[in-house]
Amino acid sequence: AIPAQAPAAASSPGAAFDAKYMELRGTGLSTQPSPAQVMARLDELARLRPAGDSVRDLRYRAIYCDWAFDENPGAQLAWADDGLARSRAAHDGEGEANFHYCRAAALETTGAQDQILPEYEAGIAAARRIGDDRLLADGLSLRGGLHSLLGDQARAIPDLVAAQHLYRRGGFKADAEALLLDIAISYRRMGDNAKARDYLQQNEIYASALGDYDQLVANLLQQGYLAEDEDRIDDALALYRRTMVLARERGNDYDIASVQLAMAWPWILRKDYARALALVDAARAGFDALGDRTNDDMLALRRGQAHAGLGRHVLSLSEYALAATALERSDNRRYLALLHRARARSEQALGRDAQAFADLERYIDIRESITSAERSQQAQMLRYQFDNDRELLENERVAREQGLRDRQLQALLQARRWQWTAIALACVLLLLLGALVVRQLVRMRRLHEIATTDPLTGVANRRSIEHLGAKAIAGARAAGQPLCALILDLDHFKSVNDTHGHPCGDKVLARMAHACRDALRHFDLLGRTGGEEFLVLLPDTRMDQAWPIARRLCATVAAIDFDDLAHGLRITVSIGMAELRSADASLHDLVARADAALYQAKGNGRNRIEVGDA
Ligand SMILES: Nc1nc2c(ncn2[C@@H]2O[C@H](COP(=O)(O)OP(=O)(O)OP(=O)(O)O)[C@@H](O)[C@H]2O)c(=O)[nH]1
Repeated sequence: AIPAQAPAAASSPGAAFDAKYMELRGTGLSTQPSPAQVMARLDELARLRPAGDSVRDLRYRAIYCDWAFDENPGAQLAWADDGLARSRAAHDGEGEANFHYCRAAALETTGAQDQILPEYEAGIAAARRIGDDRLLADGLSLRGGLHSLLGDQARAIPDLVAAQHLYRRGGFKADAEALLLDIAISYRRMGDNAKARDYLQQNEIYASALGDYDQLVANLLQQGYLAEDEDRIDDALALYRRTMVLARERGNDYDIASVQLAMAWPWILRKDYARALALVDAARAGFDALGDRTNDDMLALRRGQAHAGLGRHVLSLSEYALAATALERSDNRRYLALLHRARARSEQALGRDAQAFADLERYIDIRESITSAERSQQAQMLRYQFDNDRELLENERVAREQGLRDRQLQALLQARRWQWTAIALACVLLLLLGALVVRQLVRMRRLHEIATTDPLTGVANRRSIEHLGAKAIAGARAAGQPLCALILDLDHFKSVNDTHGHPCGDKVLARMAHACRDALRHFDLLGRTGGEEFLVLLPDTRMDQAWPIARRLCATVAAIDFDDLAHGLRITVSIGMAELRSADASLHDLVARADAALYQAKGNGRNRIEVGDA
């Protein structure tokens, strides 16, 4: 199907057609100055049809149906029937609606009034079926126009207003604005002059801005009729003069004749009957030249009124007789009423009182029926407006409530977003804090390790082993358990340094400390107390139990392989042992005895164990 709006770029083969179609459906044809130019635009559209595109062909055929058969309703009807059959075969609702509307236009020209409404109804139904607002608006505006013409303004105005609303909503400004004129005419026909004036003024602004000649001429004539209805004779004349200038500029003979005819009435009201008669005669000549008979009734009525003004009542009556036949046929009751009143005056002037009386009676009857029809239509309209206003109020209320709900929801969502942001920030903060705490703990542990560990060997340093030793002694005392202390000292370590270098000595120390730690039990304590001197504390251990441990340590050290550092390098240790005594005041006393034993071991030849008992 054709998109509602013309595509921006002519990207697909149909895009150029669509753009042109939308243009012509808008004001593209109504603003063409001549039928030949209308046909030229239609030819352009025909050339843009993509080959084999049956839907776009139907669009072209529909617009052609509306515009190409000005003088030939028979051919138009046949064309519309053909289009309708094609649309049905293609299940194309848009085509169906279009061709129903076109059929109605043809029937209007042939004067088959009673068949028009069903065509509009069928078109409207098709448009509703496919949910096409613009087509629906087309149908409603056409049906509204017909109701208006038939005098049923209470039906006409809701249709026209609904159509205008749909056009506006769909962005079809030209169609919406053009409807202002139809709505104004409906209000004028219903006798609501204030509304009619309002709509006419709005439409005049639009039609002048657009330079839509037909619309502007129709508008100015309507404003003139309205001024007459309201006895604003000067205004009416001024409006007709403006219209005449436009019609002369355009060279539109039909419009010139129409304005001449319109101008006759204000001059009759001003009692310038000769001028009025001259205008009517000029108008009649104009219509005659065009072969137009549709204005014969009004021409005769105005001629009759002008003659009456000039005192030529017999002539008047013969004109009135002509007018009466035409007006009865067209059932134009407003003018029929005027005719009876005017005729009554001429008959009275000629002394035919009975006929004058009959005409006056008829005048009063028609006026009354017009007034009561206007009143009932206005009442219906008020009802319609009431319903409409109520619906509008209801819609506004719903929209307001919806707006409030939307705003509340937005606020809630915003609050949620803030909540989540706050939670996320708190999490980040907690994570940062956690990381800081962990870093601090690690740092503290490292500092503690640095403070308590000998960096070269990885075992407890002097300060730490002394602290642990004091605690172990306190523990042993509290539990009544034994405890032994061992002092290990590497033999001839100076010569290792001297022979293999200080770095080699460092490695020997480290390897030896590791080996000793591995040889001890998990609750034994080991620390480096000096250069090549280590202190071992054996909790819950008697001297007889300490012996095998000391021997194991000696053996372990002696068994360490240092070949990778220096070929054939072997190390031995001397150990001094002591057991805790109740008389020991502190670790110092215990260590002093072990130290003395070590001294003994060194003195006794090294690589041996001695027990301190002094
Ligand atoms: N490589 C290294 N050598 C150290 C370290 N601390 C002390 N020493 C050395 O250890 C040696 C100790 O020598 P001495 O006290 O004479 O004792 P020794 O040579 O082991 O002889 P005895 O203990 O009598 O068997 C000295 O040469 C110190 O320089 C250390 O951390 N690394």
